[in-house]
Amino acid sequence: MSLVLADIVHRYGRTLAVDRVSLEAERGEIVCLFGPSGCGKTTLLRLAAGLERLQAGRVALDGALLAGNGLDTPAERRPIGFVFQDYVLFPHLTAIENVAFALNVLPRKARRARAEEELARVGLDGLGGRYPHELSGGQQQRVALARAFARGPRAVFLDEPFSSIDAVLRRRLRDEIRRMLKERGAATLLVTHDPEEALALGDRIAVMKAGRIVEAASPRALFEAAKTPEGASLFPGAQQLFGIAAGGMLTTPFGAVTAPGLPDGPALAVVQAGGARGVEDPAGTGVVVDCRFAGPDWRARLRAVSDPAAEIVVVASDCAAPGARFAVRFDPARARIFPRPA
Ligand SMILES: Nc1ncnc2c1ncn2[C@@H]1O[C@H](COP(=O)(O)OP(=O)(O)OP(=O)(O)O)[C@@H](O)[C@H]1O
Repeated sequence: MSLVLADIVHRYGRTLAVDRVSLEAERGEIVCLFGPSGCGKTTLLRLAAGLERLQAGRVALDGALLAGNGLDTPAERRPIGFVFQDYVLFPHLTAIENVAFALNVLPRKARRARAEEELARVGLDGLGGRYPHELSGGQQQRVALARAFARGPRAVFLDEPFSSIDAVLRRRLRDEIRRMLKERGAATLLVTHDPEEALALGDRIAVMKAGRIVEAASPRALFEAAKTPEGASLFPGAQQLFGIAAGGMLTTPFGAVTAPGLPDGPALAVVQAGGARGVEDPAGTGVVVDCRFAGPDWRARLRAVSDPAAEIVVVASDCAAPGARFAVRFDPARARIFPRPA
């Protein structure tokens, strides 16, 4: 393994921000750290980069220890490139000067040529003389990437690299950045709280919750066999439904789903997109609240007759008026069911 984070624990005073995390990334692999705000993603990345002092655990790259066992290599001496929210471009330096800044190990003349080369590689040739405020958000982000790549790092860390960029440009940049990262072949850790971004960029996704990695797997493996509700809920259109399991069947307010082997008791179903269909039925379990066309079929939002707090969106072949009753059929192949901790 190229990048190894092992048994990392970090506290800020009494707050346990990172709780026994181990994670590895291979050369050329993009691992997305995904999780809600405050779950410890940024702290983990800062520890790995050397921007925060390691309290417990180990960080190693290509077999060499960077931190742990009393060693703590300073950030600037780690062969790591990073783009952090609080390490933005220097406003008083031009794009090329910003990139050259990362190359202070080279003689002055060589720095400029190398910085120009890096800017060209991220598609910014000719714009090196501009100051950050003369560049668009996407261009500024590419300068930051060029700076991160400048020293030929063996690992690259990106913390919410698209947070200040509008949605349309963000999608385009995502594909570009994935291509650039793959071209460089470094082990990459990318922090995001956006599931769509994690799925679009990650070869693997490490799902974090309250300081821990609850599972790490490829998007496909998560779709087919997530071990946690958080992992299963990453996918567009996934919905969570609570119910009670008994005899290998989960009963929800909208009907039952088969769940072989599930222990009896409270449980949670994560229904993937298209996993629940609705048909009009005067004795149905749901009442239509709203219906929208979502080509080629419709999406009807239902409220449960038995529990007005429970809602679900189902696929329907026709539009139905609010107030109509729907019966719901679940596709067991598109439902992952998890026992709910008491
Ligand atoms: N410098 C700090 N001092 C004290 N507590 C901190 C500090 N930095 C982070 N924390 C706390 O540590 C926990 C993890 O924070 P962290 O920033 O790593 O989470 P995150 O998952 O990156 O969140 P976000 O997505 O909002 O950036 C949170 O409870 C946070 O309040």
